[in-house]
Amino acid sequence: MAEIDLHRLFQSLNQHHRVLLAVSGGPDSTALLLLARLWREELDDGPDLFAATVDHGLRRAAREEAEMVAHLSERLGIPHDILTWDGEHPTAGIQEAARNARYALLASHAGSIGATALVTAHTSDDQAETVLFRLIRGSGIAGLAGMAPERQIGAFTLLRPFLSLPKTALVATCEAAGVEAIRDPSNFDPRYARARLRAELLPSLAAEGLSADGLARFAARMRRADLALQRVTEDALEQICPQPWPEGAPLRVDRDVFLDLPEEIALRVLARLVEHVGDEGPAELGKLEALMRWITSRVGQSGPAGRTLAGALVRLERDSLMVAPAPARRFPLPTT
Ligand SMILES: Nc1ncnc2c1ncn2[C@@H]1O[C@H](COP(=O)(O)OP(=O)(O)OP(=O)(O)O)[C@@H](O)[C@H]1O
Repeated sequence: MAEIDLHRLFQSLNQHHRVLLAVSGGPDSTALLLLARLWREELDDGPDLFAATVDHGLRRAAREEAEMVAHLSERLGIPHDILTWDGEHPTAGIQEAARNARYALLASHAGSIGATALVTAHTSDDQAETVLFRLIRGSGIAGLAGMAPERQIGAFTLLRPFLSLPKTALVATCEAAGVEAIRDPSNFDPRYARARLRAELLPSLAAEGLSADGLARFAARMRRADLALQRVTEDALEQICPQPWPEGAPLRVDRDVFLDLPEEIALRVLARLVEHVGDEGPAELGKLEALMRWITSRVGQSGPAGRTLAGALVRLERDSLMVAPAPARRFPLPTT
């Protein structure tokens, strides 16, 4: 515990007057509770700490575990609440549904207690799993950057101060404090892809020399590259299609300038235009790449051909690349 520099670790929390710690009762977030309290104790002035545990209603023991966190928080003098997920529990994709519900409950609770930051205890091991998971799913640079240490979500900031710390350091923190953390059996259930990664793939990679720590460092490098690429993309957009962009109207960029952009930047520019004009959120990277190949194949050809993606119609015109709202379906479904 002595090697952890608490001031450096928690400096991002200091920008806030009230922060909400997300504590499942597992070793990582129990250590978050212990270390944040230790850090706060040493400050004359710092944020007020609050904690919350979500009971997803998925395991019998969950309520009791949440109450154990409540007792520990009380001992530490940190106000704690148990938040219950009583919405519909789907049978497929339960882990993702539970995660979405958890963040929604925590965000709404943060709002109700006036906290502007939500703090989770994701570690470098979680980061390694996330990166591998995304690599398998075919992510690009932005996805391979893993979880951000700090992210703005609407009115509050999501902070992950432990992203460079290994789980072992946090387990050791709990042990040194004599606090027993909860072991969630779903973390070891081979029905879940993450559990299989943790149990099989990560140890095999470590045996070949790619440790979880190495993967987390890789994610940090990808984040650096992604931030640089984001900046270049913003500059390119500013140059070829200055904002504000009209709503519901076509956007046009100079065709030759667009085609002359480095491919990664052209893809990002295209992604932004499609997302703004379309109504289906961000387009998948693989589909954007296919659209880009189609655009370059259209150079030198004439005719009004266009392609649609994520609710946007894309057309290469004589002087411009046009991105417009996709025409409504020709045969709309009856509304009654
Ligand atoms: N039920 C929960 N209630 C509150 N916060 C949670 C809950 N589950 C997860 N979190 C937050 O999200 C982080 C990452 O979740 P994850 O599922 O990876 O961890 P965990 O297995 O619950 O165990 P740990 O507490 O050791 O991280 C946790 O560290 C914690 O900050």
